[in-house]
Amino acid sequence: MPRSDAPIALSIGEPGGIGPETIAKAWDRLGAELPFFVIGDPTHIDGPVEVIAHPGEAPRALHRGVPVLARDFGAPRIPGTAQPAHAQPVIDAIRDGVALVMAGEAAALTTAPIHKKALMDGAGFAYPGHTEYLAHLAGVEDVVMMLACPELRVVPATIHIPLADVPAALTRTHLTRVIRITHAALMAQGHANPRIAVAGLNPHAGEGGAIGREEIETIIPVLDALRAEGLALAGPLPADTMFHPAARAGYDVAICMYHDQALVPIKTIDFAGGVNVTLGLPLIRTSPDHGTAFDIAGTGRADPTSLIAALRMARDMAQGTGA
Ligand SMILES: NC(=O)C1=CN([C@@H]2O[C@H](COP(=O)(O)OP(=O)(O)OC[C@H]3O[C@@H](n4cnc5c(N)ncnc54)[C@H](O)[C@@H]3O)[C@@H](O)[C@H]2O)C=CC1
Ligand SMILES: NCC(=O)COP(=O)(O)O
Repeated sequence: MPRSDAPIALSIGEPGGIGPETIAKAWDRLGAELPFFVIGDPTHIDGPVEVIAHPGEAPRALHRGVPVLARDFGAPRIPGTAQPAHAQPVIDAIRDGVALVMAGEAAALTTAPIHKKALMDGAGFAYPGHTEYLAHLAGVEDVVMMLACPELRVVPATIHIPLADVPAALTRTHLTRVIRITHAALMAQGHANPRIAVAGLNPHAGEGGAIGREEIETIIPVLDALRAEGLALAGPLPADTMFHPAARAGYDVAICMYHDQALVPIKTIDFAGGVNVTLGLPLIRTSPDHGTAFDIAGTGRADPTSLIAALRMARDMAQGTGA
């Protein structure tokens, strides 16, 4: 990806959530450090706003307020509630962000959190999250979700599917693709031969087949094949003992078999500083690790640290200094 100093595009996400508050706080704390602009309804932002006509105006505009490429969302924001009228504009803001990055007018896309069910109910959103929608927009088949903080990187090999569907989704082909995309992304970020730890699916990584056979039938054959190509892979490891500090020192990224196996450790270690980054796209996309937090929207208690980390990571990746 070419180095870019263009501003970061930030899709507003769910207006009823904490996105608008964290955006205003991020603008306040970042100052001129990091040019970004929001795609959304300017009336939804919890702070001073500067409506801009073009992303190139963002660096100057941010001295006066949050630069916003204005969209009319058709209804006021009610903190703690999703408005059906907002569903399609929320989706369109993500689409427009991708288009601006692909056109070179923005360096990267950072996405504020969406409320997935509100988009499904309000606009028939056909995707379980940004990750899959971005893959669709970019025309790629396989993308990988990675969450990163200074202490840990994790990848859930399966993402937003019911737990009961995980074993069937964990095919050799799928797991191989996830590991390959992760390996390539870390190489591109400057890791000469990234050390990849792979979790088992079952307790004790299956206990030699006594507590489940997915390790023997799927995970071990995949690891053996990729090791033969030179990838530095450890596993399958018992997931319960691979996240303490000494274990984490032994790898650069942990591939986990399902959503919570990956996200529980990172959100426990660093909920405020975690960043969600999509690997395998032809554009850079980052996001805070948290969701819409309807329970605290409008209270002034939203912590912008994760959004700030996501914006910084997007900027660093765009400038080729990794993540
Ligand atoms: N990238 C995205 O678009 C994401 C969207 N979501 C969506 O968000 C919605 C709500 O998800 P939940 O599981 O409830 O997770 P959540 O992250 O919205 O909230 C979980 C708990 O953490 C607190 N919290 C979250 N972010 C915070 C912040 N910045 N400062 C202070 N406290 C914070 C909330 O108040 C709540 O008690 C769902 O629709 C989910 O799909 C969840 C994660 C990421
Ligand atoms: N649990 C992570 C999450 O929900 C983020 O998903 P996505 O919207 O980034 O695909």
